[in-house]
Amino acid sequence: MAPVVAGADATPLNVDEFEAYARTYLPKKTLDYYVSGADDMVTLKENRAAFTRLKLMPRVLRDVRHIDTATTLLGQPVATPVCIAPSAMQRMAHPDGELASSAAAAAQKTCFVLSTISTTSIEDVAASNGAGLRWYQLYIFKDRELTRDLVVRAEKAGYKALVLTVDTPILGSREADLRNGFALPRHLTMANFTGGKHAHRVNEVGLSQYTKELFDLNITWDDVAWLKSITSLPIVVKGVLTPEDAVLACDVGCQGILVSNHGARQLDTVPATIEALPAIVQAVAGRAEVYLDGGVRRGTDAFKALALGARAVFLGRPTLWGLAHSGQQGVEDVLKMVTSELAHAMMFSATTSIAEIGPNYVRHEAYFRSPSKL
Ligand SMILES: Cc1cc2nc3c(=O)[nH]c(=O)nc-3n(C[C@H](O)[C@H](O)[C@H](O)COP(=O)(O)O)c2cc1C
Ligand SMILES: CCCCC(=O)C(=O)O
Repeated sequence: MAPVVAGADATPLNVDEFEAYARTYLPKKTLDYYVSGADDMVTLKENRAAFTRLKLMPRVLRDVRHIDTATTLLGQPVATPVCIAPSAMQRMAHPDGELASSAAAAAQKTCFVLSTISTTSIEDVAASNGAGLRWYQLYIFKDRELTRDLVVRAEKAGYKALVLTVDTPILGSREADLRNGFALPRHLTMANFTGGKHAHRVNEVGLSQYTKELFDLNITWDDVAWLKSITSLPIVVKGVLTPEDAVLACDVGCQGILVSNHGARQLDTVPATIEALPAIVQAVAGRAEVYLDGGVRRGTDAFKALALGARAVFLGRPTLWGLAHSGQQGVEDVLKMVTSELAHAMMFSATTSIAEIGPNYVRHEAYFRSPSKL
């Protein structure tokens, strides 16, 4: 039977249908920037394929009347472990941009991470996110005073953690963007830098050149220690893919590790995040919370990540698709869909709380080919 495919005007029933809508609706330059991975996009495919290679091992005949997706992130309660990853330039998807996605996160009682490269300011997002849980994603600039200023602003505006992205000394090579000469459209601004010496440069020179000019190639674990010395906020290090770096992050006092390959947009041919996760969870051994992003599109993906030790998952592109579709409502729908799919996976697996979802609930498909050897 042919698969059922929604028309452009049908209400999307899943994340892929939101993406299909965005693909017909967004201008080419914007769409290419959002969808692309680096180089040959090998890792982009892997982020999805690796989830498919994991099979669920549901238990049965337990009471599943009450399924609870609530958990905590660094001590703060959330109604769902399905959160919003930091993604840049959200007003290209919808005029309300980050205001809409942060309000959606608050309405769905989950965590919103604001990108440094946002088109809405730290303070305006705080106002729209209200009592919601918000974290601030930080890039360390060559200009450490500018960096310190961002940290102080995030603290003052009630962000509860700094998410330090460490996989971006330069921008990955996204070839469609190179071909399109992608830059932030002129009617939008880098909202955290207006009025200062960096205002508007990214509209002129594009993201890649901007990064080359302003980001520091000499960022080390000492800078994480420096960051710790200037803030009381917990630090989540984003972009770790090896157990070695996860241990160093714990040693320097990071409270969270976000296992991420930046949505496959930086170094191509790194492993899928779901495959990098187990060794990191093992190496961290409870010294920090471990999270995952990359390729999470269904509740079953979230379930697999939780089973392998992630405390929460973060959605990147899916919330951009929701935003493009219908602003805050679209982002809320995406969060609700993936959370409700997760709740279904929990019910089908007879796990009623997040804490119950452990490694016994997944097996790599290779097991079924030669169970005796694994
Ligand atoms: C359009 C776009 C912009 C992004 N901007 C940022 C950013 O500013 N800072 C950052 O740390 N990560 C950024 N990311 C990476 C995401 O935080 C996240 O790691 C990734 O999107 C997760 O993969 P997924 O898109 O498959 O869900 C961006 C990703 C996309 C797709
Ligand atoms: C300097 C990079 C900001 C945006 C980003 O992280 C991305 O496009 O993936």
